[in-house]
Amino acid sequence: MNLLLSNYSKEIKGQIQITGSKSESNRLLILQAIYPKISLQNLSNCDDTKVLQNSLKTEEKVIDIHHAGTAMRFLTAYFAQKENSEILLTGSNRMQERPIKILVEALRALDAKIEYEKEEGFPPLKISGKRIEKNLVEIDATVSSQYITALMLIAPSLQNGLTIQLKNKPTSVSYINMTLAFLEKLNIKTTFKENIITIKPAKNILTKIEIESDWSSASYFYSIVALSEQAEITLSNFRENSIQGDRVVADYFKEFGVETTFYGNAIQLKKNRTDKLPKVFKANLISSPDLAQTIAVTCFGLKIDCHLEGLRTLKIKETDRLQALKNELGKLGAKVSITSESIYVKASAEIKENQKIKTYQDHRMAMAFAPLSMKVPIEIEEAEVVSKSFPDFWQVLKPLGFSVKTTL
Ligand SMILES: O=C(O)C1=C[C@@H](OP(=O)(O)O)[C@@H](O)[C@H](O)C1
Ligand SMILES: C=C(OP(=O)(O)O)C(=O)O
Repeated sequence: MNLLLSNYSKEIKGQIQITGSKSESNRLLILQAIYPKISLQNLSNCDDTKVLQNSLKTEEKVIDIHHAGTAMRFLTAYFAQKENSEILLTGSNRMQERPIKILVEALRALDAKIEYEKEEGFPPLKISGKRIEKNLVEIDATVSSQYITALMLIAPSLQNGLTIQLKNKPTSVSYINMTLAFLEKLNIKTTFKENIITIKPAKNILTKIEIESDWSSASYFYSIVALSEQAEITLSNFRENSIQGDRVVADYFKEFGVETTFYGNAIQLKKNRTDKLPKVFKANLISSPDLAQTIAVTCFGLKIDCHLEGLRTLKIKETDRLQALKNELGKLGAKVSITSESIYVKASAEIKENQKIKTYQDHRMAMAFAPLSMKVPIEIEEAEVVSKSFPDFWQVLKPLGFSVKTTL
């Protein structure tokens, strides 16, 4: 399905309910599988959460988690410690190109039994669950924080808890902190000091948790407000003291004239037209990589030079996101240069109209480019990809004045 988008509204107003955070939901589903007395509210309705939920319930021996990185990584650790389980964990073609060796090696060092079904270092994995008694592991922290979260989520269920020694400076550390925050909420004793995480064993956890809505999804509405003449959008179920690292979007977008007001359990985003836009925007997104596409595209739409660093994980996500940004912003007339961990988008005077934006099976490519249709009509290819994290995305754009037409 391709969608042709445009929005000529002078003023954008609306109230939107974004589904629960995918990262929070997927952590809590694993913890709930271990501690069934945990009850959850505002679980995400996205594909990545549904696939994880079904995988935890199924009796099937082959589990296909499609494109869901968190499900792949978290379930690898979960099934490795689940005694007597024998499963083959697989995913989409892209998932079979996303590395998992670092996590498999760490679990093997704890005596887990995991074999590669096809290529060494990549899914699918044959996992034979067994009781894990060792309680000390070392892991390279530079490639994906999801490997570390996977170990942290099973740690309290291990007989002796777990000490995780992180090698090198961790990437996406805000996601490690999110996992720690949940363990602490469940009264599990943890510490995280000088690259060493310790987690004590725990039993009988009974708690009700309300999942906050998804800040990465909220970022697309920040972009809409930033690119508008005038806008006021309310998003419900967000907290000022969020445990999601992408909450930092509120700080970044201040520079683009977007004011955030927290009240009750909602946020209001408002365009502040008196703010002067910067000529250049620079940020290191090592702790919030999922904001890279939103920010790069917003800067392009606002004609601001954009220099983003700390992005070395982007090439192993749903697609090589740096290359995808270069290709698609290039079509719109941008001059873009990339390295293995950064992107530079030069401000350009014009945005080319009616370009077809490829999405490369990456939900964030579709959602990040959509707000640009407030400047020029654009077409988003394979727009259904948004269901990975935000199935209602196209629906909620309509009341904000977007024309969303199927072309294919
Ligand atoms: O733990 C999580 O929920 C996530 C961690 C991040 O991945 P990396 O740690 O691989 O950067 C992020 O990009 C992903 O969307 C979700
Ligand atoms: C990278 C992402 O997801 P995952 O790694 O869980 O597939 C994402 O949602 O941007």
